[in-house]
Amino acid sequence: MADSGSSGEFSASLTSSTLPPPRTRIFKIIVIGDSGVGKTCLTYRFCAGKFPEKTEATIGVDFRERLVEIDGEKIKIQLWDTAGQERFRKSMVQHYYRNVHAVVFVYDITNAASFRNLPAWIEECRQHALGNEVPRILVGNKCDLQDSVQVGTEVAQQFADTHSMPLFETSAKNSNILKDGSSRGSSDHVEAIFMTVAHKLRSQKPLVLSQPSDRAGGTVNLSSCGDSRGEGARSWGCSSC
Ligand SMILES: Nc1nc2c(ncn2[C@@H]2O[C@H](COP(=O)(O)OP(=O)(O)OP(=O)(O)O)[C@@H](O)[C@H]2O)c(=O)[nH]1
Repeated sequence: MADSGSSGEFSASLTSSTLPPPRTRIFKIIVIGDSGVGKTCLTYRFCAGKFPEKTEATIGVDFRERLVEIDGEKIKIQLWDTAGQERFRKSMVQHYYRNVHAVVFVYDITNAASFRNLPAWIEECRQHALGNEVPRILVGNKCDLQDSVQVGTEVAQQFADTHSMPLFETSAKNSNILKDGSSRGSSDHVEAIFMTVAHKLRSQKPLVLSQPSDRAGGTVNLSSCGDSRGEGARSWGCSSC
């Protein structure tokens, strides 16, 4: 672009055509838990908007992405659907944990063992140096199977409180069903869960804007309080509220 010598014209053309398009931020969220708890179904539900007709055990890791807009900012939510089976994890495990922004622990409310194994998943995170600053949430999946519940809300909530995580109970299959088995209109609970994580990350990680060289580089927090926590999620404070 030619500089006409007039600062007014210069800044006008900067804003209209020469500024690079705003970068899309990517939030990497890993989803972990025992095999069969529904990690693939939950991530597919959020990214493709439906329950998959058929799933197979994940080998290594699958990525699913979805572009969302929060308060006018486009954000790419990248979900890493990790294998629950030990034999399919080994070679990949150290890659999952690089540059992770948030962790979603999943258990199956109809499978007590998947709940009992949560400490092992938390320990794996610790061993891979995931600090407390990385937001975590706990998701009890398969709430549509109310006749087969093995993990009650109370015990799950106690666990979540002990580990300072919000708890969400949901169903990837029928995502309008909430933890009490009720249905709330057309709201999609799985959607709300991942969007809550994205809001949380966005409020934690201010958008860094590049500044003209005559001004000190700065950090501009464009976030507003978008903490739309779901039922039972009470472990996250919102610093901007
Ligand atoms: N009823 C019901 N079934 C579900 C739900 N979510 C998953 N499933 C079923 O549970 C089984 C396992 O689901 P996956 O999503 O493949 O489980 P995963 O945790 O990804 O398993 P790995 O890839 O082995 O780690 C499949 O048969 C799904 O159809 C749910 O919310 N309700």
